[in-house]
Amino acid sequence: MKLHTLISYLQPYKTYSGDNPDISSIENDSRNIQKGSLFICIKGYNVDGHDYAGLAVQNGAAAIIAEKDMNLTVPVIVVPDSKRAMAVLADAFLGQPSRELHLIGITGTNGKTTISHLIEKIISDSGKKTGLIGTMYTKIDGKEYEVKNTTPDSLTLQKIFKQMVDEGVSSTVMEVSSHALDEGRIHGCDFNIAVFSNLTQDHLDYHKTMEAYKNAKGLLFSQLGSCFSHNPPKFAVLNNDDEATKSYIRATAAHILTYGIDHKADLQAKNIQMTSTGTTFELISPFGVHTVSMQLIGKFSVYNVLASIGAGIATGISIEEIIHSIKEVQGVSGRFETVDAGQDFSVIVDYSHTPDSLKNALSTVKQFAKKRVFVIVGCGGDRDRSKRPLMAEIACRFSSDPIFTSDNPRSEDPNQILKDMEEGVQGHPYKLIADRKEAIYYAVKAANEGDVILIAGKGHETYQLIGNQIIHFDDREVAKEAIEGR
Ligand SMILES: CC(=O)N[C@H]1[C@@H](OP(=O)(O)OP(=O)(O)OC[C@H]2O[C@@H](n3ccc(=O)[nH]c3=O)[C@H](O)[C@@H]2O)O[C@H](CO)[C@@H](O)[C@@H]1O[C@H](C)C(=O)N[C@@H](C)C(=O)N[C@H](CCC(=O)O)C(=O)O
Ligand SMILES: Nc1ncnc2c1ncn2[C@@H]1O[C@H](COP(=O)(O)OP(=O)(O)OP(=O)(O)O)[C@@H](O)[C@H]1O
Ligand SMILES: N[C@H](CCC[C@H](N)C(=O)O)C(=O)O
Ligand SMILES: [Mg+2]
Repeated sequence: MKLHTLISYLQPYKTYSGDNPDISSIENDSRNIQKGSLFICIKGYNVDGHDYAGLAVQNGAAAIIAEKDMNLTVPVIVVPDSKRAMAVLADAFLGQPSRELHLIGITGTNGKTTISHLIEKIISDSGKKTGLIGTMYTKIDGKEYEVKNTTPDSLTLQKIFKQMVDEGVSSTVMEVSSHALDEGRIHGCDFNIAVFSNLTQDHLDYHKTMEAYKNAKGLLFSQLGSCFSHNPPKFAVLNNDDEATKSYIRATAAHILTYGIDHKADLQAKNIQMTSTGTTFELISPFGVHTVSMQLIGKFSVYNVLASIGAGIATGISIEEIIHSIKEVQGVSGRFETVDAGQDFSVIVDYSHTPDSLKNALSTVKQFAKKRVFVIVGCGGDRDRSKRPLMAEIACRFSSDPIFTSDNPRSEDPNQILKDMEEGVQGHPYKLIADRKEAIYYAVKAANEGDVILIAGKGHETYQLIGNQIIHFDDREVAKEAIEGR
């Protein structure tokens, strides 16, 4: 595509008299430049992409998009916001690939990864080739690719969509983080369905207030369509038991499908029966009353299943097919995953790293624990500090044996993170073991028949981030070794 054609998507009212080179690719990293690339300078949290513009030209860039003018040998197009320009240009350059996909976005504090996997299963069982974008990986027709973010930057995202389209994917399910919404990473995504799980405290380091956090998530619903679209229909699938839903209903012009347990909703779960291996409930919906059986446990899992049933219905899949798919789901890696090495106590690895998810996970464990409940929990460094005392308090309130340890300390001092956690504890005994491996070994040694150990916070993660180092660490592996060495 010619430069002038490409930038006409940004500023259609302007004409350009300068050079008009052929653009071979769009890049925001000087290290990925090929001959003829358009380099977009992004001001990052660590470095400023504008400082790499000269290098990008040396490497073959044919033009530059920047927030300030620079004296370079190739055309420099100045824009007010280069992140926004990147979203517009990536979408245009790659032929608006998200329009070729049936695109479902999921936002909310907890449950996005789980719900996206449930929806992917429902859609792929209906015979479609699927794609998935989220915290654990990008998956294209079953093949997994490594990721850095839950929701990638707009350029990476559009490239993934293009690859999906090229490989014959027709339906894509993606997690949409509040950071992504706030930064405009999803500008240019043509969503068909937007799903909301819940809103509880997290990421206040970034959003500062719960109101700002709620509004960031609301962008997914306001961007879903400002005109009523019936063909194809656009749907907002919303949790009626969460207060924030009221404002998302006001924000969207899409069709609304609500779900809930405690409040009346289009899809409501009643008579929830739980055992330690599964859950059954009655689903009341416009299609009648159906029994839903699943291998997942916890009230929060019922919400996740209801959200995915909503997305399935909005996609046009029959309720019977959806219920059949749900029954087969065995769970998502690192979410309430049991570690079984023949021991006579239970070990569960879970990704609960927010106050609400920790409370949910521990209340679920308590329902089935016959004796003591150990919880091994830490809090991530360079993340919301105000959740630390809250998580510690919840660990003490909902377990008999809380053990505070390190999660991913990142650039912070692990002992300071533990001190922040301790602020939340009043009178309840707890143990401090900063080394995560030691903490797991301690609990495994102390546990007796019928006890439960919940290892919270890192779920599927196979690393620990300490300072600048990435160390291999997998809670499931460590727990297994500890049990085998007992
Ligand atoms: C704080 C944050 O959001 N950082 C994101 C950001 O990185 P950054 O700002 O540090 O980038 P940078 O290193 O300063 O580089 C700036 C620019 O210079 C360019 N550059 C850099 C070096 C060079 O040699 N040449 C060059 O051109 C870079 O390509 C970039 O365009 O841009 C990167 C590329 O898009 C992201 O991967 C990265 O996410 C990091 C990994 C991160 O941890 N983000 C978290 C806060 C986040 O976004 N989380 C959410 C929510 C998670 C959830 O709750 O599920 C998410 O969606 O992941
Ligand atoms: N609907 C829910 N409500 C509350 N807690 C939940 C819910 N679903 C899952 N959880 C808890 O939250 C943890 C994380 O779940 P999941 O990975 O699905 O969420 P996520 O929103 O993708 O998280 P992240 O923002 O880190 O990507 C789970 O391990 C579980 O403890
Ligand atoms: N997506 C979340 C994951 C947190 C996982 C937890 N293990 C931590 O490192 O805090 C984040 O980046 O805030
Ligand atoms: Mg996730």
